[in-house]
Amino acid sequence: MSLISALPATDGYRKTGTGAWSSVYAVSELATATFGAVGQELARLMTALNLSPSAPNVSVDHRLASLWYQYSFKPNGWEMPSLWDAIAGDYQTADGWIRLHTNLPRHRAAALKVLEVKADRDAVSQAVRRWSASELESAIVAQGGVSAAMRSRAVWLEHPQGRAVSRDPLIGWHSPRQIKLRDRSEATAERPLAGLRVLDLTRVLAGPVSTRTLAGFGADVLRVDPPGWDEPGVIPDISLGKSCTYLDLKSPSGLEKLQELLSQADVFVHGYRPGALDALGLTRAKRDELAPNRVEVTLDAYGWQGPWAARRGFDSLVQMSAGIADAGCDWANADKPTPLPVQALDHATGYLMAAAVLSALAEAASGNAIMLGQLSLARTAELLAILGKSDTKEVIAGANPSDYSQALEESGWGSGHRLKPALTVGAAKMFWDKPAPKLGTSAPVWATAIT
Ligand SMILES: CC(C)(COP(=O)(O)OP(=O)(O)OC[C@H]1O[C@@H](n2cnc3c(N)ncnc32)[C@H](O)[C@@H]1OP(=O)(O)O)[C@@H](O)C(=O)NCCC(=O)NCCSC(=O)C(=O)O
Repeated sequence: MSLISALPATDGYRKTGTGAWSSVYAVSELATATFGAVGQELARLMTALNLSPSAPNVSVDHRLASLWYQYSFKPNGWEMPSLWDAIAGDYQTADGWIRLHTNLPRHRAAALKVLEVKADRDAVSQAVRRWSASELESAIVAQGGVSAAMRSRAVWLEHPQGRAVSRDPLIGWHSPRQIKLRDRSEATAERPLAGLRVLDLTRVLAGPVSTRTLAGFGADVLRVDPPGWDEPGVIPDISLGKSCTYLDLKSPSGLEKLQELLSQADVFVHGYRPGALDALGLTRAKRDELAPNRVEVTLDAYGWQGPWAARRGFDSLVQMSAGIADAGCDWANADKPTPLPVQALDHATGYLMAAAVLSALAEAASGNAIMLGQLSLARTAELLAILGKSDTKEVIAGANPSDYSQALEESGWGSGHRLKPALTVGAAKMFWDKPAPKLGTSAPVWATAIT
């Protein structure tokens, strides 16, 4: 027994369903393997907690796992808001391509300030052509924005950050310590994570996928965002099963409330860049003092060592940096960056984070020491780059009506249908006790009683 460090062997779980996303890389294989990792670690936890008389069987539906890497929610007669703002996207520079990520107002302002133009796509396009890709990337990042030049795999593997990422483990574990898990009388073979309090300080897709997964097996997930924060293009998809609250961590009362919630949490998952939590007063020492028995797993964009370790980033940018969009371009014989058909780095990192949480819980339940877990989108890209593709000819192009549950889910935006679950672990099926709410709609309290 030890903490998870790699994808599970394919004979460790049963696979049903067929097909694959059409892609230069093994996206569907990654989807199934990361669901398998969650299943394997949940099975270990259930065994360690004596929730199951024998080791539970893990079953992954390969088609549904692939589809969960896209959108899981189909609105019923209304449109999901766009994920992207009007100027986000790929632009040609004087010497190549760059992607601007401008969904957050301060990131958009940083890019426009450097380019000295208004938020108009044509004006941005003309201005970008006057720059070299790497100089513009550096200038936008220096301004507090986010962007990524398109690099080939060969260039990335020789880049100082590419080299640093290749030295990171897939899941970095550090700072061993012994913890005592809180008894959860609510936990059963059907709902093994019932009563587990998960404090979620993650945003957009990767981290939120991990906590959605834990909620799918009964965990009480409380997500905390800065007041007014919104991500309308993804929230209906990933707030499923969670409570979502706003807390201003720069105010004394907000920070105090967060500290109280942390002291009551069993699991802390966050997606703040290295140093960002410390700047808010939540240093490691403080977290250890408040919640010595917590499991903690975190992600960043570009890895945990190297010159870009603290760089802001998103899946689509890491795909540009790490050579994925360039490899896709060659593979598709295209004349522009060709990303993966889904945001696979986000989703894979999210499921691996959930597996890491479960792994630490299983170790602790067996009386073993645990560690803090660190993952990154860039390291997940390296995992994808070496994963073998199956030779299936059956292309998954998107979800069919039969891939969705019949039941209507009343999300905070309107009703819709959710994809059928892709993972079963013994008697535990993935389902969510609550529909997807809007951000900031709950009080900053746990749904489970504090005794
Ligand atoms: C997600 C981010 C790009 C968001 O970028 P930023 O908003 O610019 O991040 P910062 O952490 O610097 O936060 C900006 C400021 O908000 C402050 N801040 C943050 N949270 C709070 C709360 N709750 N209350 C008050 N203030 C807050 C923080 O201290 C900073 O203050 P000042 O310092 O005073 O300004 C980054 O956090 C990041 O790279 N995270 C790691 C990777 C990641 O999770 N990526 C998204 C998932 S990937 C994905 O889903 C995708 O590809 O899409």
